[in-house]
Amino acid sequence: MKHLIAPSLLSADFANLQRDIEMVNSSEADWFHVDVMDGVFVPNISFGFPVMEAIKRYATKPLDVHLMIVNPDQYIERFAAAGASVITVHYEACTHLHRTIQAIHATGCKAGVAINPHTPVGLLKDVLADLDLVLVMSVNPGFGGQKFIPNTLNKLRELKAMASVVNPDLLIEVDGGVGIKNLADLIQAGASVFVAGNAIFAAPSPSVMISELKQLDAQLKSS
Ligand SMILES: O=C(CO)[C@H](O)[C@H](O)COP(=O)(O)O
Repeated sequence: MKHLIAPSLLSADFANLQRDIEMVNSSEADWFHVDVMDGVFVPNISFGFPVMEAIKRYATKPLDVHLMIVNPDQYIERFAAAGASVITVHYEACTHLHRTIQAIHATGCKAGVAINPHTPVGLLKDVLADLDLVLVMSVNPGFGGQKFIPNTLNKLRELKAMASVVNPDLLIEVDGGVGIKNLADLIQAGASVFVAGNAIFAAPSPSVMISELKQLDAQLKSS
């Protein structure tokens, strides 16, 4: 399966957002990761539709939109219209998760479900076949620059085993404290989409860091 690098714009310089988007456009990254936070589901507020539309004006790669919001059903069509390619909602924020997944697919977007560090992977069993992506949070959502939670590796292994039976093409995304030091472990545990914020945007050269992540991935695949 192809592995994807998704720089998280949460760690970009918002005063130079166009510059950072163009850096990602011309880098080896695969997707833009776009974190939407409402100050209710998570204790932080990031940005909403106007910023998302501005990102879409310049981005030449797919927008992977992670909704850290309550009542995501209310906004799915608007995020799709604003340019999302992947829409991921939180398991913990959805009362009728199967209906939400159908609503995302009805917009033509790929459908993802994210789980917080305390949420067992097994709770996704009955929707796994319907999903394009599962996002395993490796920090408590809300902020960039946090420390990776090691138990995430067990969760990734368990999810990979479950998916291999019912949905072998499932994209397994990991987000939080991801970087060059744990990439090999994450690949071995079964992850295929790697979200990185600080590891990329706080690096001396973000585009070089993206290349290093891609090169390490290629080396591990061929070894
Ligand atoms: O979803 C997020 C926070 O809720 C971010 O995408 C994530 O934390 C990335 O930041 P970093 O790589 O710096 O940990």
